Amino acid sequence: MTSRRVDAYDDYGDWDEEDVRVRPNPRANRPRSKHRPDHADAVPGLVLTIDRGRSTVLVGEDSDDERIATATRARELPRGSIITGDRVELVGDTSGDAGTLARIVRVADRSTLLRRSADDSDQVERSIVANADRMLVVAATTRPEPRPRLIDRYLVAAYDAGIEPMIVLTKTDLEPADAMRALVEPLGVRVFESRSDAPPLTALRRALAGHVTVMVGHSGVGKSTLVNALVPSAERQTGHVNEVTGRGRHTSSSSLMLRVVDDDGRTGWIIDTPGVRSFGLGHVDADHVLRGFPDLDAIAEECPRGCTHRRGAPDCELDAAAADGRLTGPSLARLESLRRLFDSMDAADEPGERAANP
Ligand SMILES: Nc1nc2c(ncn2[C@@H]2O[C@H](COP(=O)(O)OP(=O)(O)OP(=O)(O)O)[C@@H](O)[C@H]2O)c(=O)[nH]1
Ligand SMILES: [Zn+2]
Repeated sequence: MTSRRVDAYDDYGDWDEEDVRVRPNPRANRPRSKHRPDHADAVPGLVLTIDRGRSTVLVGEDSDDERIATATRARELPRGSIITGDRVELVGDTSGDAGTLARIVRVADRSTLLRRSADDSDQVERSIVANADRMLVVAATTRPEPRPRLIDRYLVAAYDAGIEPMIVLTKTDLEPADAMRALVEPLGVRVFESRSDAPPLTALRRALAGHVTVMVGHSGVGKSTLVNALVPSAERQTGHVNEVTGRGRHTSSSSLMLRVVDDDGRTGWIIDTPGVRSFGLGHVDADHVLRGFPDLDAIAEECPRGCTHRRGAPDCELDAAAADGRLTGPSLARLESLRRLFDSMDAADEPGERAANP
């Protein structure tokens, strides 16, 4: 069998409906069964992206017969139950040959789920990606102006979901990264600096190897530029920041999972998400966020039941620890930063950016 290892998604995005053979009224003679089919012959796959109900699924990952299949959702699966990053099982034609269509019949339990709540600028709760264990927050040092509150909200969403955040500060050719570094370093978040004429590809690829990393950042911060450098075959469309407003256009429209290979040949996955306008955190639980800070979490076990751990929460053990010297230096700075994250949860989201696409 010939190797069809997928290094580039050459045909990503150009399936027409006409390519797909559809039998006329396929259900007409099928006996109705009360039992769901067992699908013992289903094969595993990884959902790389979804577009208008069609999933692009990697089948035979890392084998000689690795291939990309297009798949629909089985009727028994609810609408919206498949998202980028899902591990699924497929039946039907999983050859990936032109014009074929497979069917997703099962979605595996997820190790993590990154989602955002409905909020003022988006009325619907959205699941963003499944099974990511890392988040790469992309933030520009300038053009567009940094939005520290939004960065804090990404971090909260990551900690809440049990995802380890990292941050890359872009456009350091235009503005030094020091001020933004100071904002996130006390949290213990790993920081990379990037300028498009010299992106830190070796370090970033090494950090991505062996992980599934979801990349987030608001429009125009340089996500596509970075992905194109990390994954030379990606060819994500880059936008142009408006010289006057410093804002980017929303040029990417759906989440896409791409394979990254480091200098030692180790692979990882990066998921490029479209520029988000807002990040509703209504679903977030402070105790989940605390789990991202094991030192503080251990202290908070002594808190009164139902403690919110916010500034001024009555008898919060974190305050007691700050007062009696259990928390000093870097851990005290971490507490201060954690409280700032809680503030970002409680505040209304920033006004939504104007988006070119919904
Ligand atoms: N000077 C400078 N410009 C950059 C850098 N990185 C990206 N840009 C420019 O910033 C603009 C926006 O970059 P994109 O990569 O399209 O940003 P994005 O985050 O993908 O934006 P959306 O697709 O709208 O979410 C483009 O004109 C890039 O050329 C950088 O490090 N330095
Ligand atoms: Zn507390």
